[in-house]
Amino acid sequence: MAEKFCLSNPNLTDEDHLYHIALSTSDNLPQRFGDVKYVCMGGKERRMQKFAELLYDTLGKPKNSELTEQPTPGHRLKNISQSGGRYCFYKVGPVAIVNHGIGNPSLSVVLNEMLKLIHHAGCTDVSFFRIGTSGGLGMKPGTVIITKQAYNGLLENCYRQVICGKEIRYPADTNPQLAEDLLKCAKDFKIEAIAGNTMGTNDFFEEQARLDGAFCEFSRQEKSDFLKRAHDEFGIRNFEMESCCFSGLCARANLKCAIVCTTVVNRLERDDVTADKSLLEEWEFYPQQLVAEYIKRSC
Ligand SMILES: O=P(O)(O)O[C@@H]1C[C@H](O)[C@@H](CO)O1
Ligand SMILES: O=c1cc[nH]c(=O)[nH]1
Repeated sequence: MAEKFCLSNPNLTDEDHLYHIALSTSDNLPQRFGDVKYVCMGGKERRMQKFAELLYDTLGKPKNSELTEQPTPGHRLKNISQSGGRYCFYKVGPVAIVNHGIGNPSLSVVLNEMLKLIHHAGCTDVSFFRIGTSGGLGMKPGTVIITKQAYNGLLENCYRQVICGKEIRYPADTNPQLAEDLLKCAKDFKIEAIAGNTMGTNDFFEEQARLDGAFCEFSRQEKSDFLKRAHDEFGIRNFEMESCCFSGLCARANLKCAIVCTTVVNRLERDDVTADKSLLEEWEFYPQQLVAEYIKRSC
């Protein structure tokens, strides 16, 4: 029998309040979530709601889903964490779908609570996926990057966390087999995708070498030197703001993870994101299609 996922924190007890996702250990977690095998996360609430609805159809309306009492077209699923007012959370068959907001701190809070949820629910064989957007480095916009290694803004392949005033570094790598399987789905779907390294920063503007933020005290030359170095020496193919925390905490919990991000701009050409809404929606849909297909094939 597969081993139940177990966090190693000795302070965890049978009574726990997952404050930001509005659940606690008195909410029948093993019955409601014990079958979860995939946790899918992404920044925007709307994206994750749409992804949950896509999965509901892709997986043939699985019975073990949580449905809303008053369905409307495109809104059949219940937002389990609505009363928390911070994150959305849907359950479709063996999949938990959650948004994480912008950046490592927002992600870290909900990721901690999702890890505790699968621990209390006694889940087995769980994989984590992040489906997001990113700024491409030398990539045609709309290309999907499947992250191999995550690098922080200092070009270090790690997640840095400050704990009790001390800095700790955790490795920030994803699972190679998941990445390979997702690339295969992309090939079958004729979606342009590559495996590459990702820089996950703590800022959208200056830390990603954008000249067009509210502030900028570096030159165009410094910007292009940094982008060239990231691309040529470190194999960075896209920028986003969560990959280090996501891969770092998943690895720390001994869980497999994948990061699948579409690109919405080529940062070697420009800083601002100018594509129109329908194109952005189309590009944003690619990671959803890939992960939905992967889940369908493997469950
Ligand atoms: O998953 P999303 O599209 O929310 O992630 C990227 C990284 C930042 O959170 C955000 C910046 O626009 O987009
Ligand atoms: O350039 C981009 C686009 C999306 N998200 C980022 O963090 N950077």
